[in-house]
Amino acid sequence: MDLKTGLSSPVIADHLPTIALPAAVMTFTTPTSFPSPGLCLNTTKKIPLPGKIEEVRATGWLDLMMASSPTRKRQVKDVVSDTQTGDVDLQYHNWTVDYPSALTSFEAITDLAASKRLALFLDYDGTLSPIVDNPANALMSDEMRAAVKHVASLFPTAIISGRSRDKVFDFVKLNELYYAGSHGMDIMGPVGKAADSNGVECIRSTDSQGKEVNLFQPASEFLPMISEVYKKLDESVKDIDGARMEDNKFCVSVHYRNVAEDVFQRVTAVLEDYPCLRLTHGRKVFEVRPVIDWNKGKAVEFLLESLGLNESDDVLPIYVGDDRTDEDAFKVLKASNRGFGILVSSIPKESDAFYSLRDPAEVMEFLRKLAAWKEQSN
Ligand SMILES: O=P(O)(O)OC[C@H]1O[C@H](O[C@H]2O[C@H](CO)[C@@H](O)[C@H](O)[C@H]2O)[C@H](O)[C@@H](O)[C@@H]1O
Repeated sequence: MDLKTGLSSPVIADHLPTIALPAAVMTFTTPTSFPSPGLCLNTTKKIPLPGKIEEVRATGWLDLMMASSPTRKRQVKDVVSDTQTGDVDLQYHNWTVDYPSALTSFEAITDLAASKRLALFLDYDGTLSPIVDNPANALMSDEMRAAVKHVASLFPTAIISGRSRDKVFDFVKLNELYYAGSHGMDIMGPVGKAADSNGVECIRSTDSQGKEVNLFQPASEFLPMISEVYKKLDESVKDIDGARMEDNKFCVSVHYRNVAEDVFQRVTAVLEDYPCLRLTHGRKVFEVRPVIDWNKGKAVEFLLESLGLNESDDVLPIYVGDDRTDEDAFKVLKASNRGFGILVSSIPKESDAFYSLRDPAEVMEFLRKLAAWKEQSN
């Protein structure tokens, strides 16, 4: 199947039921209006770095062409011919022609990063912790924590998650990072240039260490509505065996990973009364959130600006994520031609990311390599 053309959705996500959404809920696709006055960030678009990204793509392809040389191809064919596992591996291998592994292309990445200031953005679930049945058990390993801590001591690093900011901090437990929870709708960032964004002011606060920080919460006026809808959704799905609700502060997750029944219809029925809320779909999860023009991509721009990294051409932002919502961040980096996304996936998926990594174990390896490279080049 031609992955580039065979899909209407930008990413193959877990199966979404084909029931039509109520008109009110359908507003989620491209939100353009919302209750607060204008929330679109005024970011200065960067002049594309001529050819740089394409050079990396070319180098990535070169790596793969070498890996697919006749000898290598024969080996791959011999091994996979009779097994289904082999077919899956081959499909994955072919997919990495378009989305080269950030590990095999590591040299190309560091060649590009050598003259730049790198900024790292990391998703949490499925990126730093493996996907598990119970969201409460999505713990990060100590090894991963050490790897994240190490890179964060060398590059500005932020975690941007769909979880609430407090919850993701409880998992990660590192003070060296910046955190954006609720898909970027709750950012605790440095006291920097982004004191406000299109009419929404940052709140000056202090973190658990007593350090001054800026709190940016563009959906704060939706809090009462979100807690109301949480209660209604909870009530609505409570009899469904295995359905789980999660309060992510500015959004609500309805998990159906362990469910046989139709959770989707229950959720959309509740949302009919809430035209200011939209529904998105992640990995076996429906996410309910405010219809505001804000997402993980906007959060990346906001953090870059707060860090004073938005104005210079010598910054290389890298975003690592596994889910649909991470595509917004991949798109922002792709459109500005400044940095790139790395999609974490063990199956072929269409994406706006540039590179790929198979799973959180490969993410950890990549972070370790990045830290080792930086220390060696200092
Ligand atoms: O942006 P993220 O950090 O990736 O958060 C997105 C959602 O992640 C979590 O759900 C996913 O991971 C769970 C634990 O592995 C898994 O059980 C679930 O099926 C996945 O969808 C989190 O629980 C959600 O609230 C986030 O919205």
